[in-house]
Amino acid sequence: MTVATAKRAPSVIAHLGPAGTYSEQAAFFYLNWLKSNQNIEANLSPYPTIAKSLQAVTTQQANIAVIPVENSIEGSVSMTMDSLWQLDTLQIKLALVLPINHALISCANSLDKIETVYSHPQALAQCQGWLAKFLPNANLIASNSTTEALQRLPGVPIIAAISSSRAAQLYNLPILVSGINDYPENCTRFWVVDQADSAEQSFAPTHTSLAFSLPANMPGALVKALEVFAHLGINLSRIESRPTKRSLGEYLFFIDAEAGINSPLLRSALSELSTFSEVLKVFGSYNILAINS
Ligand SMILES: O=C(O)C(=O)C[C@]1(C(=O)O)C=C[C@@H](O)C=C1
Repeated sequence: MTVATAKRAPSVIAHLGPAGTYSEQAAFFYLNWLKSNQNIEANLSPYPTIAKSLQAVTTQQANIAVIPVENSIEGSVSMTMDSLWQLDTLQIKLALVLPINHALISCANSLDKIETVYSHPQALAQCQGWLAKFLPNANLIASNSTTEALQRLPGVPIIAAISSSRAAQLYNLPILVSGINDYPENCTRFWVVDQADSAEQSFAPTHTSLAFSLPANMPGALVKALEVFAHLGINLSRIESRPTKRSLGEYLFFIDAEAGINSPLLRSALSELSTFSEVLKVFGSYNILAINS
């Protein structure tokens, strides 16, 4: 007797598109990692914004999203922080760190012909020193991703875009200058997120990300919340504030703690923190993988 086993449908991984973005690169790394570590097949699915790639998971169009969180030069990606706080049902399952090397892509044959430069605001900010020095008069125009404006370049030698050399190759476009980020050790951290009810958890997570609001805007309120971690000897690798959007001067605090959710110390920290916070959200507990590109 043969027993038919149902073949699992490939997982869908949402990421910021169109093709060639750094997010796609990180998502592609994760696709290969899933195949070789868990024998899971997956397909990539591009979305026009980071928020839409997260929504694709909450509406079950995708199983997973790979989203940028923090850059070593420019800091947090605020759209990611805000979306995670608003979309309650997501959890972080892994972090990926990708080296970022920007190139100026253009059909112009010299810098002095360029009038306009397009890119994602994070990429424009990561190259602001270079742009101020070599293209001080250019209009800088923000786009939804580093690759969104690439299809405008052919035949228009007065515009340029900041993107990766991988994207230049993909769109068959010339690189005018490479390595234009202001700091050579530029890298971006991405989170792999899925639905909080998925059974899969990291085996021995090393980091936990959370955010909280405070019950009152008064002296010592934040210190009390942070002291919980200090007293239990838990190191924090990031603390970031974002406006609550309720009133000016009121903040949410985003924290990455260097401890997994399995750790009894972290569990005590979370239960104590809940007494000092108004709303406390734990986004997930995970490991960090470095991508060598
Ligand atoms: O536009 C892209 O290519 C992205 O994947 C987005 C993004 C970001 O939001 O930080 C990712 C990595 C780089 O830091 C620049 C841009």
